[in-house]
Amino acid sequence: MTANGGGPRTVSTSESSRSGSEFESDRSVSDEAPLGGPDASETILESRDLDVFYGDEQALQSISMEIPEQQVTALIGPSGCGKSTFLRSINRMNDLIDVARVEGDLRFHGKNVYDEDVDPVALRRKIGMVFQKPNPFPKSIFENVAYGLRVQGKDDGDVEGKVRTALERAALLDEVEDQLDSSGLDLSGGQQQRLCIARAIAPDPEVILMDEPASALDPVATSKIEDLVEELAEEYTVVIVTHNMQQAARISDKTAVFLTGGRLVEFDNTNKIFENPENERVEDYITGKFG
Ligand SMILES: Nc1ncnc2c1ncn2[C@@H]1O[C@H](COP(=O)(O)OP(=O)(O)OP(=O)(O)O)[C@@H](O)[C@H]1O
Repeated sequence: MTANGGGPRTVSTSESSRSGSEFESDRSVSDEAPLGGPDASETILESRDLDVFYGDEQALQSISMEIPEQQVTALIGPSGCGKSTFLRSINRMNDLIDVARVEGDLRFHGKNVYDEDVDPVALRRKIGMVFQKPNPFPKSIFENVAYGLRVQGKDDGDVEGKVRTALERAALLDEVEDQLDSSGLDLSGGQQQRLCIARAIAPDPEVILMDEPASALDPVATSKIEDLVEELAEEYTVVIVTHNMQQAARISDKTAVFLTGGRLVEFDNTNKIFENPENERVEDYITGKFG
């Protein structure tokens, strides 16, 4: 974890120092402060009164939180409490689910990503995603990563250099340097997941969303992914869903606890959540009284 102090409830009025370009806009501050908020870091993502529905079922209820840039934010909570739904709402992956409906704001660099003028494809260029099960394409290792560039229109110039850089950042280059033309499907599960991470970071996003990226992996591969996540946060903002509380405690700077009913119950520095949570139900969850 990186060292970041500061209180749990703050309202940011400052803009992010990073580009944001087409996503930047004026920021308005509502009366009710969101949970979390920046301390040493600036806010890069902010949800305000975010509700998500699947048909008539409400999966998230009025989620307000601020996610700091270049840190690891973990989303934890029991099954079905809406962690993946929240993650997918950040880069509009819920758009792909017919019955899903989103109300409220989800701001990236202060701009609501649900505004009509936001192109979801451009958004996903800035906010990449890695899924639970490694899902490399049936292509070579090189092509798997180059695909990430091509699909994002970033295959101009030095594709080979960009592929190698992405593989290096994903801590995979050393292991595959001599077999870039071999199929990505021939790699181990852990290597496949790092290949997917390389594919996600090749177009140079600002945020990487990870939905239980290590849950299908053995302990050694999991440990490599955890080390990698911490390294990635030196350059990117990472938001990670995990069922594994020890993992959240090990690798995240901030932890958001969602509980049944799709509510965000507590969001604070990870040390605080695990050592001295404010909410009794969070304490019960952390100590394993319910799962
Ligand atoms: N595509 C979908 N269509 C309809 N309902 C859905 C869909 N995806 C999720 N839900 C419902 O939304 C609620 C939240 O689900 P979500 O997957 O976000 O929770 P989660 O906390 O990530 O769960 P888990 O830890 O089991 O992955 C659940 O009641 C789930 O059944």
